[in-house]
Amino acid sequence: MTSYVAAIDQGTTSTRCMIFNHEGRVVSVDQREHEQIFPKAGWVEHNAEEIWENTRRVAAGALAKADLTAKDIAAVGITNQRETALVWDKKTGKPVYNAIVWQDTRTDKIVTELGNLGGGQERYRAKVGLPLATYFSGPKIKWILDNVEGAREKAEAGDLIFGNMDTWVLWNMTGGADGGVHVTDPTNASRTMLMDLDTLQWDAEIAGEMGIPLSMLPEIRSSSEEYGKVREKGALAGVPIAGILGDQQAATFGQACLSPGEAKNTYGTGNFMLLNTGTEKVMSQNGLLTTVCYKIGSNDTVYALEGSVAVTGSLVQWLRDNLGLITTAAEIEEHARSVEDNGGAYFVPAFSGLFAPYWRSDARGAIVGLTRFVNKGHLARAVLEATAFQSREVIDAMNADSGVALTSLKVDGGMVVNELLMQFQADILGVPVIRPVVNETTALGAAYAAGLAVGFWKSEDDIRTNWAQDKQWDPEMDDSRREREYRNWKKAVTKTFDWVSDED
Ligand SMILES: Nc1ncnc2c1ncn2[C@@H]1O[C@H](COP(=O)(O)OP(=O)(O)O)[C@@H](O)[C@H]1O
Ligand SMILES: O=P(O)(O)OC[C@H](O)CO
Repeated sequence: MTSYVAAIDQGTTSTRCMIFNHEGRVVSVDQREHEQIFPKAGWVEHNAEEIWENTRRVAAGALAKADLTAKDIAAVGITNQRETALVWDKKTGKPVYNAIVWQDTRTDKIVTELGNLGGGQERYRAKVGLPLATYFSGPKIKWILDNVEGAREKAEAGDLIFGNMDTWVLWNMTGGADGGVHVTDPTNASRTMLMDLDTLQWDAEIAGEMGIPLSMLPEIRSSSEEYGKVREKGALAGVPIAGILGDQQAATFGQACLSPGEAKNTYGTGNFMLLNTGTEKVMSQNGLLTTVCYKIGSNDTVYALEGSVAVTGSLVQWLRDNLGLITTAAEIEEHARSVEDNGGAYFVPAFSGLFAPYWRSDARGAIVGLTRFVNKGHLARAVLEATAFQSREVIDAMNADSGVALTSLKVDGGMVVNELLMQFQADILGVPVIRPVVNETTALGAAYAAGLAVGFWKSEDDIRTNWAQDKQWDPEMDDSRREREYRNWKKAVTKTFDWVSDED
């Protein structure tokens, strides 16, 4: 009897395997962190072989913890940190370079040069829904081909292939150099800058401008269908791999945001708010991205507007790892509670420039409003408030683009255990914030995509039925304070602009 569905969640900081039952509740989880490699200022890399090893271990670990075998699992879904780009040799399975992570800014020059061909930052937006920015995969692939010795020749000879982490994990799980399937889904492909949002096919013209051979790119299939079976050696041997969703789209699916106008905000390494816009592709005028939300089998493509914020939870990690001001992420709440407010301090974490709604790669982080009054507690608050202010900016942009005024916000991700942050978020938005019972919505969304493909769940109604609320925070702040705080934040943001110039 196959009573469960598994999901591999290959995230920015860790890889997890989670097993879910038919009610969408977590039965088992195993997780391993991987190294964050920072070779230079602004560069962020992952060792893809370490990630593949962790994937194997967590798949075996999650089964063992629940005392299950592959025979108990109906299907497996894959979800992943998006944009992170890897190029590997399809004969040996060896990456030619570390994976270049979505936060990495080394492609700054490439991006400027492409914009100079005409149209600037907006050059490709009409086709791909994205501004030209270091965030996306295409320029990262170009950097690898331009900078790794011999890579371009090998790529042109058809020996090298590209994938985001979904494709890398899928290719290896289905046999690697020995018959691995080279496939991705439209949610991941829509983050490369190389996929046409209407046709869901690679765009030869853009790939040509970036010097990327089309033969390197994976086949784009739907987000929910069987791509292949797990190789014989795997802990999940023989189980169909039947769902792929980029992690933020997976969280949207797992949060049951299945109708136009429904949105969720995920608080992880960064923050990502997605608004389901149905089969309509809304082109942003306010610094948001247009992206594929999901495509279930042969159903119509569902699109989303997305507000991506690069640094939120990773600012808490920075406080812990780089400054040693806290020893665990959870400790930040204690410090923040030791004071009544931020003491006038605002922390704008523009570590990777600023993403939505600004898209300023020339920005760098700043703490402003400092006086001798400010102590550790105020800084802890400023760190948490930065997450909430950045989310408010994204929601304002969404309202302006879509005309949808949210009446509440569904939240999930590692930071939503922080009650002070959730209350402040409700305060600064002026609408209730709602956390579901299953906070692991990313893995759950991928499990749903896989389970729907094999008939484990019958329809999207099962997803709606399984969703349940855990806790709600209602706004308590008065309007004048809310708007004063937000004005101060906006002013603080302007202090980070124009920091990096071409000469740097
Ligand atoms: N109690 C907490 N308060 C604030 N931030 C937290 C807390 N616990 C975890 N975090 C932050 O949440 C992030 C991890 O969330 P997660 O959703 O697992 O991330 P990802 O999927 O991006 O790897 C980390 O950046 C961490 O700093
Ligand atoms: O791994 P996460 O949860 O930080 O998500 C990363 C995003 O997919 C980047 O776009």
